[in-house]
Amino acid sequence: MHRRKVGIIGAGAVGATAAYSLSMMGTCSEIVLFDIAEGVAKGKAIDIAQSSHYAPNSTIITAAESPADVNECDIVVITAGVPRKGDMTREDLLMINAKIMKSVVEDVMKYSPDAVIICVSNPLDVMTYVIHKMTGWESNRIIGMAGALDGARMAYQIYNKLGYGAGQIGTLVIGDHGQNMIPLPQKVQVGDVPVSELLSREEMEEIIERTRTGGAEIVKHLGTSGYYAPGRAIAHMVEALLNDSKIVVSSSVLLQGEYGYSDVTAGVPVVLGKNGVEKIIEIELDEETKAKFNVSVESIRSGIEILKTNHFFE
Ligand SMILES: NC(=O)C1=CN([C@@H]2O[C@H](COP(=O)(O)OP(=O)(O)OC[C@H]3O[C@@H](n4cnc5c(N)ncnc54)[C@H](O)[C@@H]3O)[C@@H](O)[C@H]2O)C=CC1
Ligand SMILES: O=C([O-])CC(=O)C(=O)O
Repeated sequence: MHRRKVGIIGAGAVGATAAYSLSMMGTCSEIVLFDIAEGVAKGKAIDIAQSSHYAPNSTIITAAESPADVNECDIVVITAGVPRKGDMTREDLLMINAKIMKSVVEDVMKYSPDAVIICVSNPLDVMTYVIHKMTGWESNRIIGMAGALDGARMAYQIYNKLGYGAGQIGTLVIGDHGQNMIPLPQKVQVGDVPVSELLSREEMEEIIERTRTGGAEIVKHLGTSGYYAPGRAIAHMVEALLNDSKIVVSSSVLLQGEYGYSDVTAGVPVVLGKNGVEKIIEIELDEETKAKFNVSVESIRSGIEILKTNHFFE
């Protein structure tokens, strides 16, 4: 990627943190922030730009006055939308965020027609599906961010139990970014040691549950959803695309026969590189995990059905 320009639409908590994290790594030459709320993108762009004085490489950070200024981006991150509060689930955000997504995606198609889109807004898998349907773009160019965050949360829980292995804990979470997400303990290694050698079944069960409810735990304490780990997870994916690093990250992608499903988005391990999703990796699932994956996919499908019933795609 030559220009390395990243657009971030929605300069709220998550969007701004992703911009800050990217600028601290100095991977892209330019970040442009847009937010519908007056002054938000401008104020945050100035603040982040001033912090980048202490970054290893400089990044130009600007605020777009209008959606038209988020143009010719290599990557567009969509963090526009409402976060959940209180006892809400991510699915409760469906109709309000789908409406926001519609106007945002129309602008991305107009002004950054060659971009790779990273979707972040919730409910994540359904919003990613909306972008596929609206754009009709090659499916490798639309990626939902979820597994990168859920995997980091799982690693955090494992580290908290072990007290060692930081940075060495390989995790995998597949399925939806919601109640039915599937952390896969059988795939976890600490260094090269299978986690089953280090933690009991009961301890892993607790870790799985805390990973699944990791987002809600933060909402409970903060009153809104988390943004540091999500922002860093977004930056991690953007860096993989810009550096063409071909790392494996679980992400929500359009399944077209993989895992036996079609015309639905769900989290599975993929290779990320300059073209976005370079490859979908099909891992062997045992019967129990297949059944869980089916429940997860059906929960995403039910969100898509609600949109169809409301004539969203017409
Ligand atoms: N996929 C994931 O793992 C995660 C997803 N999220 C989701 O990301 C979204 C953003 O979360 P936060 O940043 O915490 O919310 P926030 O409320 O802090 O920021 C959202 C921003 O979007 C802006 N916005 C709304 N409509 C817009 C439009 N049409 N064009 C441009 N900007 C628009 C708002 O003005 C606001 O500044 C939420 O839907 C949240 O649930 C949050 C964390 C993790
Ligand atoms: O929990 C939320 O609503 C936001 C989110 O997706 C996460 O932090 O995983």
